[in-house]
Amino acid sequence: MSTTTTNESRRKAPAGERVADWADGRLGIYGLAKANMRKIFPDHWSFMLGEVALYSFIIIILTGVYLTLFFHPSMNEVTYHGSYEPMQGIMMSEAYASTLEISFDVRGGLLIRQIHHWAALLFLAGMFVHMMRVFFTGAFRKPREINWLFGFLLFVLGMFTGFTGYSLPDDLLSGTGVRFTQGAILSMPVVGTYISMFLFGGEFPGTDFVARFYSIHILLLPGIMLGLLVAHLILVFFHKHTQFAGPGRTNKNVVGMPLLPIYMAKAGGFFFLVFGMIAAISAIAQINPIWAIGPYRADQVSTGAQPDWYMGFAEGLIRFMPGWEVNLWGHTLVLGVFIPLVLFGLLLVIFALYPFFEAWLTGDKREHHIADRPRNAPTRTAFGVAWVTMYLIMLVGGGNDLWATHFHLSINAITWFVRIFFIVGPLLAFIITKRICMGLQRRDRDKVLHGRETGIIKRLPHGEFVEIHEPLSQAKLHSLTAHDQYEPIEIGPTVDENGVERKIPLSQKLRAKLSKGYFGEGNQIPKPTAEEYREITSGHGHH
Ligand code: HEM
Ligand code: HEM
Repeated sequence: MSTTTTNESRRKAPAGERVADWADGRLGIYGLAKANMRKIFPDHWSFMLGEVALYSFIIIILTGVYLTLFFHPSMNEVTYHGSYEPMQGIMMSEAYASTLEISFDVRGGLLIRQIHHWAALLFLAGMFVHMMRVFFTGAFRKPREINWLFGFLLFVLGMFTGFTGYSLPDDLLSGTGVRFTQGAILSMPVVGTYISMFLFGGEFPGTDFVARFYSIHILLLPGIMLGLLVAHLILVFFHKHTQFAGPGRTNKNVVGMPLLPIYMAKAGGFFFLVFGMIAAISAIAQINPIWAIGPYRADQVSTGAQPDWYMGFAEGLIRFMPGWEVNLWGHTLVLGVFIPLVLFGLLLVIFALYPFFEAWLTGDKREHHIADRPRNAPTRTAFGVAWVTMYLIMLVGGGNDLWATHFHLSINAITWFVRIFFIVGPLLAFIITKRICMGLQRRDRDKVLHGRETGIIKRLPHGEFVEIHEPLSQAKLHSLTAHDQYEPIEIGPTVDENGVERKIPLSQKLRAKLSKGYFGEGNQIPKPTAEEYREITSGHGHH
């Protein structure tokens, strides 16, 4: 009897529900969907930057698959007989010839190649800006440190995926880039020659590297990245997204809109916007015209050789370094290349480990789900701007020849500029940023205590002119004062109660010093207290 009822009710259910029931019986999707589909996400324009990275990555994969259908990852020598006339009869690798074919003979090939390349540039730019957003808002603090590291790995892997990708066509520009990388590998003491021989299957360039870079480019690195990305997004879900301070927003809730339907609709639209933008740029702006550069030959170098932007800072490190070499026990150590190689790693590692440094410095074990305004963490913000400045100066160094030819400057002058500003630039950026942040903090304090300047000037009966200040709303007051301010760490007396000298570890002394630099007097403006506010607004201080 009961079976009949169930059958009847099943027959009545709409088709969609029956399909969903069927799937739920096998995958348990109801529970999963119920828990996540109405998940609330906070809104802010800067939370869109991770999405830009996500959508450009999807576009890269889609276009990359199309390219694999026509690209031949082989260094076999062939004679060109395709439709690009100026190259007729020229010897080249199959990789180069097939990229020419994609560009001139495959339907839509050139557009897809250009979309793949432009999307790669945007992907790394999106990641970079997203990373800086996370940094400046302190969204890397507990519990998001691991997700910061996942993200950072994505950034580094993205750089190398891009590098292996633009090396595939085996043109003179990319070949020069591969030669540059081989030089950097060779500069490593002891292991350099072995790694180079292993990577290239013998002497450079050999006949293997395109095929090897190909598996690395289309399988190994994107595979790892896809895994990391899924983990990254699961963690964003799991931790919940950070939100900026505001009324009703606490460290324990999220105020925003549900994933379905609001964010799904937004995300869908935004995906097509990103795709449309990249497609439009790719249809208009030429990128990597390998036919104008020619096939790679180990005895030639193209002029104006530039890597893609995300590799430019590594190039800059090499270009501004003096060509130092030392001879040790009959072995040449090429410091002019080895030091930049170490700096390249160091520059990245310092930034990747910053969240752990800050956690050690503050000793703060609490979870942080309210994003900082950059001004409220002046030393962190200044450090971030200094890091970006160093990165940008390296980029200038990486394009020293282009700066010289485009602006009629001496290449030596640019090299010296880069050498000096590699140190001075970040220092200046640090000082200036910190001052700006403190200035903005002062302004916030002023606004809270004295209200917003309205620009309306009033003349008092005795002739004095005053500007009318308008009190802030309670919501604004809350947003401007919700942030925590740390106290600098004290190491306490250096002698104990018996007058015996206390042994204070060097790391503690350093921590106290750094803590003063971060949170001590003159390094942050004390936010107004409720008493100060009450005292001023209750009478006299209020204009
Ligand atoms: C393939 C590259 C990446 C993709 C597709 C990606 C995607 C996303 C998305 C969609 C979000 C949520 C929205 C947002 O806050 O923008 C997010 C959050 C986050 N991402 Fe990424 N990301 C990538 C790389 C990175 C990098 C390079 C870092 C840092 C080094 C990073 C660190 C974080 C952190 C810490 C969050 C949580 C932020 C918060 O809750 O405020 N991500 N990511
Ligand atoms: C983060 C991921 C990726 C990045 C940053 C990236 C970047 C690049 C770049 C810059 C090029 C040079 C394009 C040119 O010729 O101007 C390239 C080539 C290529 N990529 Fe990718 N790519 C990625 C993932 C993939 C994936 C997943 C596939 C395949 C499934 C793929 C397949 C190819 C192929 C076949 C080429 C050679 C054809 C050509 O140069 O036009 N890529 N890639």
